[in-house]
Amino acid sequence: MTDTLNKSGKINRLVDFAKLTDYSLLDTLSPDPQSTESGDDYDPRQVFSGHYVPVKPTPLNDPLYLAHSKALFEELGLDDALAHTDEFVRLFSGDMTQVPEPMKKTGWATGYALSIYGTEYIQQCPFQTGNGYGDGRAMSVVELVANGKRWEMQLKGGGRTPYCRGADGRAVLRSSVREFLAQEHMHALGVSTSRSLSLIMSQTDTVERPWYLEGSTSENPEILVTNPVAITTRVAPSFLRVGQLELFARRARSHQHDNAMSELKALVQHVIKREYPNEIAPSQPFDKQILQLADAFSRRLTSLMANWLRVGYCQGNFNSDNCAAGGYTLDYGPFGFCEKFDPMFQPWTGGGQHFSFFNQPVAAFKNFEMFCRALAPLIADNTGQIKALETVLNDFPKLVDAQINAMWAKKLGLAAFDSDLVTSLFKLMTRTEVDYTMFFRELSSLPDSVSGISKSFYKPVDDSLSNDWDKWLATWRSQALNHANPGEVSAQMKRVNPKYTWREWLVVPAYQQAASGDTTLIDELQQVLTRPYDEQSAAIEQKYYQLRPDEYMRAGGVSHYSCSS
Ligand SMILES: Nc1ncnc2c1ncn2[C@@H]1O[C@H](COP(=O)(O)OP(=O)(O)OP(=O)(O)O)[C@@H](O)[C@H]1O
Ligand SMILES: [Mg+2]
Repeated sequence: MTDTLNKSGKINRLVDFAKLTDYSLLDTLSPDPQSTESGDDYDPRQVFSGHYVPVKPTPLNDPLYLAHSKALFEELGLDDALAHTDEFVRLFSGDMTQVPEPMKKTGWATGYALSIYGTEYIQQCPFQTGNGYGDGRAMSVVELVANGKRWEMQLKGGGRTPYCRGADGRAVLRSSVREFLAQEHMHALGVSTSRSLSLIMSQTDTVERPWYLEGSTSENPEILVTNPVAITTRVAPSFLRVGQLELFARRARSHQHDNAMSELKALVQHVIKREYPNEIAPSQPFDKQILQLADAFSRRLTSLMANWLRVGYCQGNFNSDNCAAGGYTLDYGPFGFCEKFDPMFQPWTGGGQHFSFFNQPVAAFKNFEMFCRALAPLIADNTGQIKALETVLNDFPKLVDAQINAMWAKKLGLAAFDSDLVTSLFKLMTRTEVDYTMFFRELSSLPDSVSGISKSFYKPVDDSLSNDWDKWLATWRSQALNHANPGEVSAQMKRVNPKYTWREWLVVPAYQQAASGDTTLIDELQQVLTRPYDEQSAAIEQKYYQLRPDEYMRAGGVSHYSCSS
């Protein structure tokens, strides 16, 4: 043990954290040739080429530490004490001026393209070219290797970049608390996701956002509310998005500049190294790697869809720029978790039904199609490979169905998927108005009559519905219990059906309380949501294992929101 580490062998000073940095993959990419070394690059402008723009974050004034993820710190070998040091708070509130060597003193933002449900858009770019769209307020600050794994760390709300489109580059406390808590909740649920490092707010900087009046049931916000700003730092193997590959492919397809094709190729090689190092060997012919990449991504994305449905997660705005090329969950802005079961659940009023809960696998297919379309220019001369890529694309719906069916079987403790049983269950769940999470958790105790699941019902059931449930339960039990003993079936079901889930109405008080620097509720939610399958205490059960109260059913900012930033 050296003097750089504390007794437990964990890193507790930023100067030692800095020694983990390893920019060897970032440095294989090319910066925007028009960028400045200082990274003072804050006005909207077109970025025509290069993979990233060096940009210095804009520090928060009077930063205040609110929270960090103990689980991620543990994985990275960081001591919890590090999160409370001035150096750590300074860096992760956006001040890179004093970072220790060999850390770079600027961060970087990337451009990306946007496709919505399989249609390419450039309208969201202020120049109407697509060259001004990308990380408008997200910027990465470090690439490092910890315990043998490579990670990138990215500030969200770190200030303006050339892609800010005239906006302020900030994220409000509300959305930062949500992203911070949700990422670690998803990880604990066993769903692939970007992770949370830290959450820091400004005690003085504020921005205005449209929001709802107290108690409002309006669809759209009625007032502008002044919010404290915050930065949550998220962590992932990379932040490469489908949209980013699309940007470079669009340029290559239309020969926008001489390096367009080679920049696309370098980016695809980069995706492989950052996200698929164990699946794809870079020594093979590149054409072959491309097919392996499509295949590996389709496996990850289809598995992700099954997991989103399993835990009741709805992304809300599953555009290609919110679809990570590593197949994990990204951008916790317009998201929500389904409470009262509704296959069309969509908390984000701007999102439309195509991004609703049960339609997400179709939206994923559209994103996968854009991904394949972005790879195609690199193998355009090889008809055989193009055909093979089409096959991978065409197989996606079958693959996603298989993953989802296997997921339902597990959720129900069955040896194999039974379409009739599941379809009749959805009908009953809809007729009854059940709480999605509580229903499956109650079912995991293998009830033989409706009284064993009625805790999850939002309204009383009449005799006829009650009989239908009893019949369904009898059929289901005979199937579930014919392949294993009850104890095993119940235990297996409890491993995939969480007890605790994200309930927005229980998160609202936490971000409201945090505005005055009080993190009691954030700490409590962190505890509850990072052990979602555990029984936890009676007091926690009473508070968090609950149906959504009627007063929040149509509440603006709780049951739905139009602004997520
Ligand atoms: N306040 C802001 N200032 C500058 N750019 C913004 C701001 N809010 C959103 N953007 C940009 O608008 C685009 C669409 O926003 P969206 O809500 O999908 O992303 P986001 O929540 O900022 O971030 P991410 O996808 O990185 O998690 C993104 O490119 C984002 O960077
Ligand atoms: Mg986004």
